[in-house]
Amino acid sequence: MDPFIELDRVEKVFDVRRKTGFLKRERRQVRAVDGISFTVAPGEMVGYIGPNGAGKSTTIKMLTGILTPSGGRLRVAGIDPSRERTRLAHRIGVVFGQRTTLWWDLPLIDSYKLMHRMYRIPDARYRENLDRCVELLELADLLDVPVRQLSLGQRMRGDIAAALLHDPEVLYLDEPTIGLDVMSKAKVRGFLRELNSERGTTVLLTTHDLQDIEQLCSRVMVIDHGRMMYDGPLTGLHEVGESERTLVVDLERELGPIEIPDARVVKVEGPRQWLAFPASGSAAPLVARIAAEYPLVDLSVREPDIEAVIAKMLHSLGDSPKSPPEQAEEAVS
Ligand SMILES: Nc1ncnc2c1ncn2[C@@H]1O[C@H](COP(=O)(O)OP(=O)(O)OP(=O)(O)O)[C@@H](O)[C@H]1O
Repeated sequence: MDPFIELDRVEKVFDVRRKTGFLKRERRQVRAVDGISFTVAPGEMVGYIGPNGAGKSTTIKMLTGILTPSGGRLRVAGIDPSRERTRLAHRIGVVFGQRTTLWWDLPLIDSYKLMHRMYRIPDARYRENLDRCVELLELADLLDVPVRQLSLGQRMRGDIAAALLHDPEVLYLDEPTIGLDVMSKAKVRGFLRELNSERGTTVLLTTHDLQDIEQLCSRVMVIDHGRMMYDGPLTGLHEVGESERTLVVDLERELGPIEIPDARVVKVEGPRQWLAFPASGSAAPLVARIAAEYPLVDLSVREPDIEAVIAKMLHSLGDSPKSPPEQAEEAVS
């Protein structure tokens, strides 16, 4: 099957001018994306993560055609985004968690009506997509509410619906769960999973929330300083970085540190103990063992945060990307 998204040694260099004195300016180049190559197959759900300033948004902007690459080759659905931005717009959907594409002062439904016209969506398809989004994203009571009065979670669901009314084949999501409470996150993730499995929509997801990746993506790409550092499953990312999850165990009473294989006690506070174990492994056998050998009252698992996982991975890799050979090649300008 042909890839839906194709990047071959793509670069983006920004020219930045800075005032350094009266009539004096310094020119500097920022290499935001530095020779990135990857492909995404139709129907894949891929996480695209990295530290602040790594080049994630710049990549997404090139994929939508907002920015033109300085070098390399980029295609989405066989289209060169920066040359045929309007044609591509009918095939992609974009959600930026920190900004809205909805009209601030208008009721939600009016934004959808405007998009119906802008994208020239056939009436029957618009109706069907709108009904589906309203039902699955629980928007019925919000349609007549002006966007500025919606909560962050409500607005996000409204934005996701807006991005899907024209049936895009690929959805770019930039921080879709940022600032949402647990329930809203679950709703958004559930909806995205269903969209992907039922409609086969390709999803490229940028996030700082590891659980977004864990629950949605079978593959994750990590970039740093505009270069691809890792491309593979999330478990592999944990292995490279040797990241750890934490079991928080409440016992009936204060006891000495719990002793079980494959986990080590990192903190004890009265009857509560914290045990670290490899994030690439399963918590189930550890839980079973503790339950069998200790007077267990309660237990929870804490995930490492994504910044910690990425930092450990980048540290363990040094400067050498863990990726297929073509991704390790130097950028060609
Ligand atoms: N329009 C621009 N002009 C100059 N430099 C830019 C421009 N846009 C981005 N950059 C620079 O390019 C680099 C990559 O920025 P980008 O926004 O792509 O990172 P990011 O991975 O999305 O970061 P974050 O997680 O903080 O959103 C940064 O050094 C940024 O300052």
